Amino acid sequence: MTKTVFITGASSGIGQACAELLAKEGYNLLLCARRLNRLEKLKDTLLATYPTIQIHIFELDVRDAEQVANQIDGLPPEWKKINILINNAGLSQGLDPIQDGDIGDWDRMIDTNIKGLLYVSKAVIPLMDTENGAHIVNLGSIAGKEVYPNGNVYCATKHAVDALTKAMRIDLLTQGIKVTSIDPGMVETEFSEVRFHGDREKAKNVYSGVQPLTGKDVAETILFVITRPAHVNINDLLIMPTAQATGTIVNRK
Ligand SMILES: NC(=O)C1=CN([C@@H]2O[C@H](COP(=O)(O)OP(=O)(O)OC[C@H]3O[C@@H](n4cnc5c(N)ncnc54)[C@H](OP(=O)(O)O)[C@@H]3O)[C@@H](O)[C@H]2O)C=CC1
Ligand SMILES: CC(=O)[C@H](N)C(=O)O
Repeated sequence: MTKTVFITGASSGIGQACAELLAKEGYNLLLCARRLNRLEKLKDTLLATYPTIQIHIFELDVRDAEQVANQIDGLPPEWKKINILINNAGLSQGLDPIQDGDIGDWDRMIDTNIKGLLYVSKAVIPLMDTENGAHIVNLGSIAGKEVYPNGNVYCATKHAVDALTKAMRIDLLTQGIKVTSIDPGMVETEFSEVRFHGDREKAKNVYSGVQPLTGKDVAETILFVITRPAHVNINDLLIMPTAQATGTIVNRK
């Protein structure tokens, strides 16, 4: 049976890398993000390479509770059986001491990383194919395990994801839905560009002198997690570049 994976935030970085790898592995893909043009290109490229899989894309802002409920409720019937949900959409905005933080940045992080994950999960859980294997993978972070200077609100949102992952595992236990948290350290994606509001130079500096993880490294880890036998669940997996010891201690050459 071909399994269906729903990936939020598939237009870039880790989400896009998951779509690319899981397409190669023969999964059917349900992909969403705000930038539909990017998803259209991704869909065309993947179908040209893997013509036997099915891909359905749609525009979604996970912060909008009504839109999330309507879009997922309105999915074509053949897309209403989901095996794997990858709650990946997320962002960091700003890197300032809390007393200098921007309220708009705080709202965007809390609304996307916590509330968005909740809205999507609530809409998707009733559609999960518990008879053939159902699994929720939440993108946490090293920032959900420790707090680093100026990381304040981003770290708080990822600590919340950590708590929600544990809570989901308890609440969904009797339905047999696996729940996993993937917690990466430094991954070179558009993450830092978004954090620094489009300042590419500043974003590039985050990775100077170090070999960060790639989206593909994280996608391969997710593939490992979702292909364990039915009786095995990886609860929590922290993945860092070899050159990174903690959120901020990095061996730069
Ligand atoms: N890169 C890193 O170092 C780390 C990243 N993470 C986490 O991994 C996840 C993916 O980030 P990463 O790939 O690095 O970053 P990117 O910025 O490259 O990708 C983020 C994705 O999230 C989507 N997204 C953001 N806001 C929304 C929204 N409101 N509604 C729908 N989709 C949204 C974006 O799509 P669009 O803009 O088109 O909507 C994009 O596809 C995040 O949860 C992040 O916190 C965790 C640890 C480390
Ligand atoms: C510290 C990290 O590795 C992570 N990318 C983050 O910025 O939180």
